[in-house]
Amino acid sequence: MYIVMVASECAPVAKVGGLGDVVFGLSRELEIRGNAVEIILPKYDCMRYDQIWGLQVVYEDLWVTWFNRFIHCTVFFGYVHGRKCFFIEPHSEENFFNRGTFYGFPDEHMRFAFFTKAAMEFMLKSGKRPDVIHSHDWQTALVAPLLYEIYAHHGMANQRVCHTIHNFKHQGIAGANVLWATGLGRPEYYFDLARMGDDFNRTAINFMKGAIVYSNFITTVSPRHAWEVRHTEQGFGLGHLLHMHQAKFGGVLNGLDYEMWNPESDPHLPAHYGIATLEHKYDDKRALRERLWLADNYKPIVAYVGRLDQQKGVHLIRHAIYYSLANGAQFVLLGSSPESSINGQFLHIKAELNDNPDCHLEIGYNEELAHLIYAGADIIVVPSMYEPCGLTQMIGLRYGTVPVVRAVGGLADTVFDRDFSDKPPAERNGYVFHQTDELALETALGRAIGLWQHHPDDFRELIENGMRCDFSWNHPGEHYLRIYEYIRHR
Ligand SMILES: Nc1ncnc2c1ncn2[C@@H]1O[C@H](COP(=O)(O)OP(=O)(O)O[C@H]2O[C@H](CO)[C@@H](O)[C@H](O)[C@H]2O)[C@@H](O)[C@H]1O
Repeated sequence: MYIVMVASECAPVAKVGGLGDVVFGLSRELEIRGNAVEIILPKYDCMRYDQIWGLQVVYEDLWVTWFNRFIHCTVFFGYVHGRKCFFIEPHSEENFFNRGTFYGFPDEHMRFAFFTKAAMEFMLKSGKRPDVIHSHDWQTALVAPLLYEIYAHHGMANQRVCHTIHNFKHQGIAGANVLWATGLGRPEYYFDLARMGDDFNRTAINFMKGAIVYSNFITTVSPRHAWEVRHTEQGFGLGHLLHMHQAKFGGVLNGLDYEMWNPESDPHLPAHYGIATLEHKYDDKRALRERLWLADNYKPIVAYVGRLDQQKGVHLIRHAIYYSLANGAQFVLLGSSPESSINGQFLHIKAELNDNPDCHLEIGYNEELAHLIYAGADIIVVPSMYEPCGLTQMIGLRYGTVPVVRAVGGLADTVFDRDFSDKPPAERNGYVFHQTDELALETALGRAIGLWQHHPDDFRELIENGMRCDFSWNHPGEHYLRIYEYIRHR
């Protein structure tokens, strides 16, 4: 099968969070299974160009209609760790992708509507006719509406769309100008609630709604979250629409790229280890302590790695820091937020704990350090308010770092409490809590720290249970191929 991914991120070249990991990992798995996969991305100025091999111009003159003019684009091609990637570079005064960061601009809808339109135009003009186009999140949610309303009438009638929603909170709410810009036009038609009209703002269209209505199949990234978005407020207003379209909606648990995330060969680690050589994990723990100037004492390291967003349970992350320090553990945090108030909060805590030899907060984004933390830490906390899938707990499991998670979304599908679970003991791999208050977090984190301190052999067994889990792309890859086959023949 021939699949084209249209996305705003792909690890490690353009990654802000889990979306980038999924686009890379799924593409790799599909290729291993004998499919042809290509990825279309914006050509951001802030990409990791050192992660692209053989970058060259492959399509000089792509003209994309935008309002009532044309924007000239150049298309580049390069390999990202073996994946075939096309990068679209527009030349216009809007300067869509040369802004130093990936996201966070007032004209965000225009930037990604333009990218999506350009990706469709590129496929049309360069003769690409994939069996399936796979789009991701609100940024490329207009693929399906553009395909069925415009491009199907210009020679792309046989293409099918699978759309994956990684985060329901950000839906892409915009005014009629997006319709005029992309050539869709006809606001009275698209503002219809059965098409793209936003249910809560009658003067806006909703990109994600467009993807749900027009795509041949929609997935979210875990079975539990697929249920939550239809039955709880986690659908952020789209629950009813998903009910209406539930015949073509499902949850597919994300995988983890087991080549990129492998403690036995990870190039970012000073010491490599596996389940049989776990003692080398402690060399990485030592290296992590050295790198972050932490005391080398007999304490477990509790870690948090991730975006600092309300979604991630900011108040519980903060509490986990103080609770760990007060209960005989060290704490390491790596994260950042686009919101200055959240960053400020953590910078404040960092200043307050500056002289504490058991704590280090790193406010920023650092891929290499993230790998060392997953390997060097003993426990990883993921106290999310909602979590469509979550990759950090899966990385933790792979690296022998015991996850302590809140029972939501993919966290509930992947982590099973050591003491309270209906799973057999050998399948229990971490600690789980349910409520959103500090005490709830303490009940789980306290047990994890306690086991490390008082029952090291049992703690090691828990680590090994986690390392034996298979959260690779193997099963999800097969699942996505079944979905592609299904929509291809309809
Ligand atoms: N400061 C930092 N430095 C280095 N690395 C950092 C970092 N902050 C985050 N990362 C990395 O980014 C990834 C985060 O992935 P997650 O899936 O946990 O969260 P995210 O909310 O971004 O993804 C959304 O999409 C994914 C993919 O579908 C879903 O799993 C998830 O639930 C959903 O919220 C991990 O690889 C992590 O190591």
